[in-house]
Amino acid sequence: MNKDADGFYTPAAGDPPKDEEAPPAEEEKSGPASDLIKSTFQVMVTLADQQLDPNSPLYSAKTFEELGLHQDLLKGIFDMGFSKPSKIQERALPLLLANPPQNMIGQSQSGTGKTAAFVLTMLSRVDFTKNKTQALCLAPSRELARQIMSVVVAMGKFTPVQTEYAIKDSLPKGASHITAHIVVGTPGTMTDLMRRKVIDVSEVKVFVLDEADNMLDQDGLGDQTLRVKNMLPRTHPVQIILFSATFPDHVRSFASKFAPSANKIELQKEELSVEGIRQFYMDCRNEEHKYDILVQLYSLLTIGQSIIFCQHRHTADRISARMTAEGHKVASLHGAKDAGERDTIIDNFREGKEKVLITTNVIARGIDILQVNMVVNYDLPLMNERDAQAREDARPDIETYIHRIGRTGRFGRRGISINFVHDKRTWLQMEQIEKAIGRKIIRIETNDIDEMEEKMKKALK
Ligand SMILES: Nc1ncnc2c1ncn2[C@@H]1O[C@H](COP(=O)(O)OP(=O)(O)OP(=O)(O)O)[C@@H](O)[C@H]1O
Repeated sequence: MNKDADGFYTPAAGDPPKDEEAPPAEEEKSGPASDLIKSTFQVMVTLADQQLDPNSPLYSAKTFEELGLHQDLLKGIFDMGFSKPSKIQERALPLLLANPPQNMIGQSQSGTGKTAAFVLTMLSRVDFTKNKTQALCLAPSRELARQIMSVVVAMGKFTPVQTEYAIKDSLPKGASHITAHIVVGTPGTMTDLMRRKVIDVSEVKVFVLDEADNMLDQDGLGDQTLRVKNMLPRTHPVQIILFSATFPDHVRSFASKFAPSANKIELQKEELSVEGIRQFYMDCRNEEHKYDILVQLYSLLTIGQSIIFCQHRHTADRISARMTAEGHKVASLHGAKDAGERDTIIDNFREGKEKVLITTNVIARGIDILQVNMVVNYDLPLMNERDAQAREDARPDIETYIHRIGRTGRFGRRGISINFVHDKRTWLQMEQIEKAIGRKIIRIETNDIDEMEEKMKKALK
């Protein structure tokens, strides 16, 4: 990219990677199943047993019926409105459900249906006649754990499944013993409950990590996740399932050790972000101008629903307080709020009672709210959050960027993401993001609201 005469940055010829340059991968392009299930991204399947052909129809399921699931589970799936498997489900489910169980490391773009794949696996492996915990699932945030649980409950609606949370403040005081078949939680609370023997893991058969790269990252939740794994029974094999939209190189080898001999489904690097998300940037003059622009965007933000990502909790609080004082209706959510408050805020947003949510990376991953059609990176995501902002050389956090914008454009829908840049440093960070993800980030004028509106409405059509 170059800076033009007006001081704005524009792509230089041949500079950023182009969508169409994505090299063909091993697998076929899938045909459209419906307007929404039109996934043209490609995945590469590697079977743990290398003598088998991953492209054999044996390892692909075009319908839920052919998976050999119990009728009660099929009823649950159809009751949720799913008529046929999405691409990742089509490839992952036959491998996940096969016997003897095999580990899985599965990657697929945001919003493509990974949750249903692992939830169905947990539900189909539970023996409902035993009142014992048989499947554990970990996620990086309470919001995501609650959402996963809602899928377990919906999909298991016609089964006798019993569930329990392992998230902060979720258990009744004094609860000493969990007998639920499936426990979903965050690693800290799960470790605590396992240590105190509130959860008896002796019959656990399936262990799922959603957002697995984040859960295994040593800079993140890696230690706690490992602790949970080390407490699992060694008397019988436990199927380990890792899913994420991203698996950066530095966690890939650890993931392979964590889930040994796993079948693998991988995305091409160039296809990490969903095509339906149109990515824009706005060149702001300074921090204060970012706020002004956000306020000017308000009417656009409320056409559907939007999520505004900030780097710090205090920024989220500050701009939400300021916007509220100026008469705009916004909510803010971050990890410093207490558990009950967090639940209310996300539930209100999910129900559409709030249209604009100002937040931090706490909900960058996994949250699935179909009405969200706009994501704003008020601050770009940076590596080593705490001290990065001050540093000139702070690197953008590509994975977090992919997850953040993936809160829109769910399951084939259209969405918009807008990055605010306000100086050379942030612009260079955005350029690095653009290069890494191989998709164009298009500039929108900050001084022409009409043009801005027109461009955005067009992108959503
Ligand atoms: N087979 C299907 N048919 C119809 N809708 C589906 C199907 N599978 C999943 N969905 C819907 O697609 C949406 C996205 O699914 P999900 O949240 O599992 O995505 P994900 O791949 O886990 O995304 P992320 O990487 O952001 O966590 C959900 O609303 C889900 O109900």
